[in-house]
Amino acid sequence: MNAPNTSGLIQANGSLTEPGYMPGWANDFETEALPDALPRGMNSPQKCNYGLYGEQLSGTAFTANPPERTWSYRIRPSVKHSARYARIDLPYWKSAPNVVDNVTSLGQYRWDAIPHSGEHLTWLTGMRTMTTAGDVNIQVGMASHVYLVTQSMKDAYFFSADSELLVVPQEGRLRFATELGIIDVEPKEIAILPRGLVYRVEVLDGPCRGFVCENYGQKFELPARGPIGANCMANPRDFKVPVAAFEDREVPSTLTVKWCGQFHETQIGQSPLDVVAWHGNYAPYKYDLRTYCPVGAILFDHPDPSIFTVLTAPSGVPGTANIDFVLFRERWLVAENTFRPPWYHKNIMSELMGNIYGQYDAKPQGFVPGGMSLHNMMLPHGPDREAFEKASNANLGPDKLDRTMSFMFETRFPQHLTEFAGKEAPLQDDYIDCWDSLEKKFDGTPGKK
Ligand SMILES: O=C(O)Cc1cc(O)ccc1O
Ligand SMILES: [Fe+2]
Repeated sequence: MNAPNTSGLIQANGSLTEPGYMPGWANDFETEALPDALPRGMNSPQKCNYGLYGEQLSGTAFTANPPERTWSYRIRPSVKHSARYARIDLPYWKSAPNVVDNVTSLGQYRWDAIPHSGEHLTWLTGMRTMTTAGDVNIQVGMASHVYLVTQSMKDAYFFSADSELLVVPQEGRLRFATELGIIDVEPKEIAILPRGLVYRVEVLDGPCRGFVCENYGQKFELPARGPIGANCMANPRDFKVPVAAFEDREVPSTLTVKWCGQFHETQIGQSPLDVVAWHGNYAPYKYDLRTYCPVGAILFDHPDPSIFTVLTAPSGVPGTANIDFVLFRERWLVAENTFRPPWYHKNIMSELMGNIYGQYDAKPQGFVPGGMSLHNMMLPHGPDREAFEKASNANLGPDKLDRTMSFMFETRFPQHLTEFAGKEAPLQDDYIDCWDSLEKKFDGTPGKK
């Protein structure tokens, strides 16, 4: 669709054709797009090479342990913007708390994929908030969004001071041209954009649809593996951080900032993607979900879905996440004498799910690619009647759950529906009927029914 707008970018391995990446989780990286652009052995020399400005981006408190920060060496310091911030309205991008009077969040909800409207939409105008949880002002909780993007941002840039964004593409390909380098993503991959990082989003192949988890709290990290040990699940080497890339373009540009749930705009005279070199451990990254190695039951029973956690954002209470990002991907089912799909359950955590592609085992119909479901705090849910009957009567040989990928944003906080989710998005009014026909099998006599 729209031609990429990155032809002038110079990256560490030459001018941009394909983005370059460095592997590893939470490494202290260093990368330079021009030789000797990074100071050696220090951060703040009296004068930087090439006349660059040194600037630190702190993603944790200075005194956090471990601290996360990145030193960038840039053509102009970020503070060089030519106007004051002016408030703008992005009415579909909501932040917590956002409790809507005439929308009921208590319930089991499911939506079809939100269709593209034909309207030209960018990363900013195409963001549709579905749920919010917690409070953006105290850096607790999250929001879930669907993005519908058809148009590249042109001479327009964005950063969120409120949040880290976890992006889960479902359709189309996007490019995140960030201050620290370029990340391209497509379905079955994810991207994480840290709080405070400036970027523009380009459409490589559109229209694009996907899901976003906006994390107001502590950053996503790898879950503790416990007895699983050092391998499987998400392996550190499969995370990819971009190499430095910069452009030196002096054109009137707009920078939009999300700050305490509000959006503000300022004008700048240049592209802010002018970081020639950087080093540090606070950076955007991507991850290919196909490299996730699922671990599961190999004899009987169905474990809690926490075994499928890709990333977790801690809340401060050990073991109780602000957000868990959980992946239900292709895998073998081998458990003996077992009801293999998810069991019926109620959960103190609130479960928002999205389907990237294929069929989800607990809901063979209705939970469609691009669609979402919400099973809010303590509200019962589980397999629909078709899934229950099939799984209770199946011949239990090894069975491959094939061509399927769904995920869950699970948070300790209740999720509130936005007005858009309750009134405009394609809500399936009959969702709860999927459990209606579950009949009483109990007749007082022992034996399996
Ligand atoms: O509700 C769901 O479908 C998600 C889920 C999956 C699972 O395997 C166990 C518990 C759970 O909440
Ligand atoms: Fe569940």
